[in-house]
Amino acid sequence: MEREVDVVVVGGGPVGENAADRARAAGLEVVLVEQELVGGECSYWACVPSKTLLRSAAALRAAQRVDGAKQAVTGSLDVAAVLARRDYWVSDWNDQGGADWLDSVGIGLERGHGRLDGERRVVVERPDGSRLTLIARHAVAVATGSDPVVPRIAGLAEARPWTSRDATSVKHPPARLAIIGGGVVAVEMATAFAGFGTEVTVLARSGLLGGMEPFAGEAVAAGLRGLGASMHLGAQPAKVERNDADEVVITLDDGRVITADEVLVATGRRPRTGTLGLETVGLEPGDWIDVDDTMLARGANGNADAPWLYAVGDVNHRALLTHQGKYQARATGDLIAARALGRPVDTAPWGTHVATADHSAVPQVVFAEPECVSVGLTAAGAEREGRTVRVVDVPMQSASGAGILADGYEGAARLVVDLERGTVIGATFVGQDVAELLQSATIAIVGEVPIARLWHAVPAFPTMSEVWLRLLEALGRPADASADARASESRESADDAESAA
Ligand SMILES: Cc1cc2nc3c(=O)[nH]c(=O)nc-3n(C[C@H](O)[C@H](O)[C@H](O)COP(=O)(O)OP(=O)(O)OC[C@H]3O[C@@H](n4cnc5c(N)ncnc54)[C@H](O)[C@@H]3O)c2cc1C
Ligand SMILES: NC(=O)c1ccc[n+]([C@@H]2O[C@H](COP(=O)([O-])OP(=O)(O)OC[C@H]3O[C@@H](n4cnc5c(N)ncnc54)[C@H](O)[C@@H]3O)[C@@H](O)[C@H]2O)c1
Repeated sequence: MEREVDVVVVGGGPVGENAADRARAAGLEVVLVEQELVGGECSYWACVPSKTLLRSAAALRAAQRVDGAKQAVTGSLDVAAVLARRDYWVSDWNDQGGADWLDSVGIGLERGHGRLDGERRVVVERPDGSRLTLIARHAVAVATGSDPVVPRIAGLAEARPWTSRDATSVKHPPARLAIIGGGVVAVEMATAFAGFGTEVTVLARSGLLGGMEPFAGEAVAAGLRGLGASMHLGAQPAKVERNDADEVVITLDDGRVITADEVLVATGRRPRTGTLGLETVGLEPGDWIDVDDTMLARGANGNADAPWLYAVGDVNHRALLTHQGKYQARATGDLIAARALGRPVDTAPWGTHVATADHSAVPQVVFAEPECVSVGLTAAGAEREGRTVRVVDVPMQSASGAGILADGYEGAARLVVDLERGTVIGATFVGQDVAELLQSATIAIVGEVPIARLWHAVPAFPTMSEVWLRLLEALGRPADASADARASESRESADDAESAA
């Protein structure tokens, strides 16, 4: 059977849903193909369940840090209630709500595995074994996400390791959990399971949270130790086996042996493109899909003549985060519609139809103990790019709001400032409840707000946002703000002249 539609979206995670929504909102006929649950990894096995598993213990710890409130905390975490709250947030792994939403906005849903079959063609293998070929008049957007990587460690695959899906959908937290990896999944799941009372052992081959400022990983290592977790940094598993007692026995390359009930592998992701038919459009199956700033797949047959194949979200490997993928999807969905309807297309940097922020302002919140948030460049990243920067650090507790939030508050804040442009290009905050500080830093970076002007963005007393004031004080106020503003204006005209040329 064949059916012609305007746009086909393959993959109904948060990113595919957003791409479909924008194209549909412009009036195009859109069909979305989904092989599992509408809402994707994020809604059922990643962001949503992991954050609900973390929240209750974080709230408990927060109450225990405030004199007067801590006296009221007389019990311990109700793990069964935490799991029930997680089940509510993942709708018991039922996607009827997602399917109903698609229906309500007029997006067609085809359940089944989607596979490219040449230019503008997608074959859907339905659960009942039948096949449907969708022919896209205007575009195909691939949003198939990513799968966990299981590294080649002797015996690991046979030891029935957990991936993030097993951890986030856990029904009975094990007594002992070993975690291989030191990235975001590792530290968040270590925090969650330590909160449940599980004996957690983290096996990281280097420090934690490698992509962030070093003090973030150091604070999390200390925080996890404080929750009772054993931290083995610089550890490399050489061999894993599941013994007759159903225990997992991990031998490290230095001979140490760790025994646990389960082992979670949290060592990164690979693209979900192995069976996507990429070979039929001139691309390599199993690879990430390389895209330009409009998410147009580079090298796909026909794309250079008449753009038709786009890849959004995890599958393009630009930023493996839901919010950033959705940002790409909004730009791409709008672009597909603009091209289809003959409307103006705006692909200049920071234009409507590009995801420029992917290069310079990707915000991330790590919901560990303590929370770590960052956006833009780290000090080391700025150095690698050859930028002339000044790095300023202050303790989070230098803002009165932090001390009022929690007794004995400890945390750290860093700004990376580009001295040539006079703007913030990187920010990191570490400490309890810093997540909501992040958007202020993202706006400062994306808006390229001059430091002299930031002095006029007055944080309210006594909030944690006053850490911005402490950071500016540490940086020093530009002596002549109007000269600074004039410099910024002349820089902008130079930039304008450059882009016009
Ligand atoms: C444990 C964990 C926690 C995370 N927490 C956060 C967080 O707090 N914040 C954050 O921003 N990010 C978080 N992430 C990352 C986030 O989950 C991903 O960036 C996000 O899910 C990517 O969305 P996506 O739509 O690109 O892919 P996915 O969510 O993976 O969705 C892809 C969809 O495509 C479908 N699909 C795949 N292939 C086909 C095919 N051939 N045919 C039909 N359908 C197909 C899949 O079934 C799936 O539904 C987390 C990740 C993990 C593993
Ligand atoms: N709160 C959030 O925003 C959030 C939460 C979870 C996941 N995510 C996203 O999901 C993605 C996947 O997370 P992740 O933690 O799996 O990946 P990651 O890339 O963050 O970390 C992978 C870790 O595994 C280690 N590793 C890799 N190969 C290894 C090997 N062979 N042996 C031992 N260690 C090895 C790395 O050194 C690193 O510490 C990330 O890109 C992240 O952005 C985001």
